[in-house]
Amino acid sequence: MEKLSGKDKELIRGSWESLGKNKVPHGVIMFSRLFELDPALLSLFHYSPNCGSTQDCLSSPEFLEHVTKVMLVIDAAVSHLDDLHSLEDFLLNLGRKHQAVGVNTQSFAMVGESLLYMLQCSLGQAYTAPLRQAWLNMYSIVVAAMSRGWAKNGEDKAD
Ligand code: HEM
Repeated sequence: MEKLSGKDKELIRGSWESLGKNKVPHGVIMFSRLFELDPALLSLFHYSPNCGSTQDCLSSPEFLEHVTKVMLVIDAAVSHLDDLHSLEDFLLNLGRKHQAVGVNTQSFAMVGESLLYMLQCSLGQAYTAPLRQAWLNMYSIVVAAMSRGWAKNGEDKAD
């Protein structure tokens, strides 16, 4: 597992301090962006036929629950910046679960883009190139572990 620089950690912690206190609204900005980039992802949530528009979906309790889960994973990563490897088993398993529900690994990258979009909207002037890169570095570590679990699940099924 890759490591983050001291500067990366400082930038991530500093910016998450306020965002992390308001996870759900920030998560909703992220997922609104994600479904704008790839509306087909909406159908992977088995509860999506129950809602009319994307915005209706995003305000439904089931979606808000997933948004909350995603934000808690990000929160866990920010809390473990010094030992991200301790999340390895959890992230492998999470990747496996997403393989099972039909999410592909390219979509994880799209969540990353949406995360950066949310940071840009929320942080304004504080969204600098080094901060963007720091978040990208952390998110890439998380996604790399999820993708390993995703691939492992695919292999197990092919056996
Ligand atoms: C690429 C877009 C994604 C889609 C379409 C997606 C879809 C899903 C679906 C359908 C489930 C199962 C139903 C549910 O719990 O709502 C799920 C569970 C979950 N997702 Fe995602 N997901 C995505 C990305 C992510 C990312 C990037 C994270 C974290 C960084 C994440 C974290 C979780 C967690 C923690 C669960 C619960 C797993 C469990 O039951 O133990 N998801 N996701």
